[in-house]
Amino acid sequence: MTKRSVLVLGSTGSIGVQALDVVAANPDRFEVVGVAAGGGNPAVLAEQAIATGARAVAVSRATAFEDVQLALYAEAKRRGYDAGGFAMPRILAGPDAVAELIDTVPADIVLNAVTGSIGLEPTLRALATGATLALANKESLIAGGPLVLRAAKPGQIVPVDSEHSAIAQCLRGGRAEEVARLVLTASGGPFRGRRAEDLTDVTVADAMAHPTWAMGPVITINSATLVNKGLELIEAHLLFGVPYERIDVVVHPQSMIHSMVEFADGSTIAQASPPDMRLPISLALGWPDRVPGAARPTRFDEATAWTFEPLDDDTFPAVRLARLAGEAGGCLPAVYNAANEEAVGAFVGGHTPFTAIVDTVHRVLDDADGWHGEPSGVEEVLAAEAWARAKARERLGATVELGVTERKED
Ligand SMILES: NC(=O)C1=CN([C@@H]2O[C@H](COP(=O)(O)OP(=O)(O)OC[C@H]3O[C@@H](n4cnc5c(N)ncnc54)[C@H](OP(=O)(O)O)[C@@H]3O)[C@@H](O)[C@H]2O)C=CC1
Ligand SMILES: CC(=O)[C@@H](O)[C@H](O)COP(=O)(O)O
Ligand SMILES: [Mn+2]
Repeated sequence: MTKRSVLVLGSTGSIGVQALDVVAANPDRFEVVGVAAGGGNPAVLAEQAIATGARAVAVSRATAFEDVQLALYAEAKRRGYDAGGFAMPRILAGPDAVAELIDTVPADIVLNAVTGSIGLEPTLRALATGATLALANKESLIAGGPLVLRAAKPGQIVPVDSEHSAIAQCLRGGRAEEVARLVLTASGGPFRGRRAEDLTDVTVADAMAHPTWAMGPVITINSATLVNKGLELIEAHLLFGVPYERIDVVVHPQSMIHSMVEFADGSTIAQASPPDMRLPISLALGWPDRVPGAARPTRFDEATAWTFEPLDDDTFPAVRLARLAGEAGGCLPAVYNAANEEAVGAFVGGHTPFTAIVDTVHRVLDDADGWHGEPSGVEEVLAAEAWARAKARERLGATVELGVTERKED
């Protein structure tokens, strides 16, 4: 078995940490050659770099260079390494550091587990090197859309997202013309069963209480609004080339079935496993091979029930909006995502109510007539995003003021 070298982008996050666990548990299969993060946690990043033997470490925050350097020395000292017998990893810092890491440290696989559409450039850089792109950062695919697809060779992108990993598994050995529908499962989030009017006062802590998955903050809030499922609808269309009218979403609160494919003869194949991202991460790194023991299997010796229910589209319109944005194409998926990123930031910062998140996405999309055309290049995607973020901030400002006025009247 040849060992695969891996660059882990977003190594300090939820997916990044689990990916490093998978690599550490399988030293005969994988080795980490570089790690990258934003710079928010230099001590963790330094510990990861030294523990994995990474050749280089990248941080996007330019001022983090010294923090990472000090943390690397402290970690080496803590381990009792002396300067003579130990090669300190190279440090790259600044807005271009992740791109430089990808360009200068060759790897078989680039795992993009950065959060947000800031991951677009790393996605395109990784594809340009010819490495396999293990894609957790769905936002880069949604924002870049056709640009990312054009940059990728067939099979070069392997999904990490649990639903898309499930679909990829269900499609193995099948033929495209036999596929009738894709069915994405959604947990329904922490507010499943509530009505829209019950959501006005929910707190960040309420929205962070995901029923089945422990994940980073942005995707957790996106699960609560169902924007995550909206993004995943667009992701499924782009990855598997199935038209939107043949992709459904069903609520499955137990998160045991990660998605399904219905075939032309009426057969449905579903992929099931307890919710644990180490399974799709290991499969993406090992693709097409499975990594034995990657995660706990499903148990059928205990009484259990797996249930399915339709999505309440009135309370959670995010999937319907994503469908409209995806069908319209052009830069609208980028607009959908960028407006959401701004609104989530405002909600987490305590500046706007939960219900303003999807409302803002809706209103920004309503004004986005100018962004229907196919982007000619990355600059146009970035321009669409900048427009959407500014528009969202304008709208969110109005929401905050309205909230204050309403409270005064109470
Ligand atoms: N968590 C999960 O189970 C799943 C996640 N995903 C997707 O995977 C991606 C990562 O999610 P998750 O791990 O939960 O997120 P986290 O918030 O836990 O981690 C994000 C990581 O990205 C890094 N980062 C942030 N900004 C930058 C930047 N500008 N340059 C380089 N690195 C940066 C962070 O570094 P720092 O610590 O320094 O800020 C951190 O390492 C998202 O796209 C998400 O949608 C998909 C399916 C499941
Ligand atoms: C683990 C994973 O892939 C997440 O995207 C997860 O699916 C979120 O759960 P929701 O179904 O609540 O969005
Ligand atoms: Mn998912």
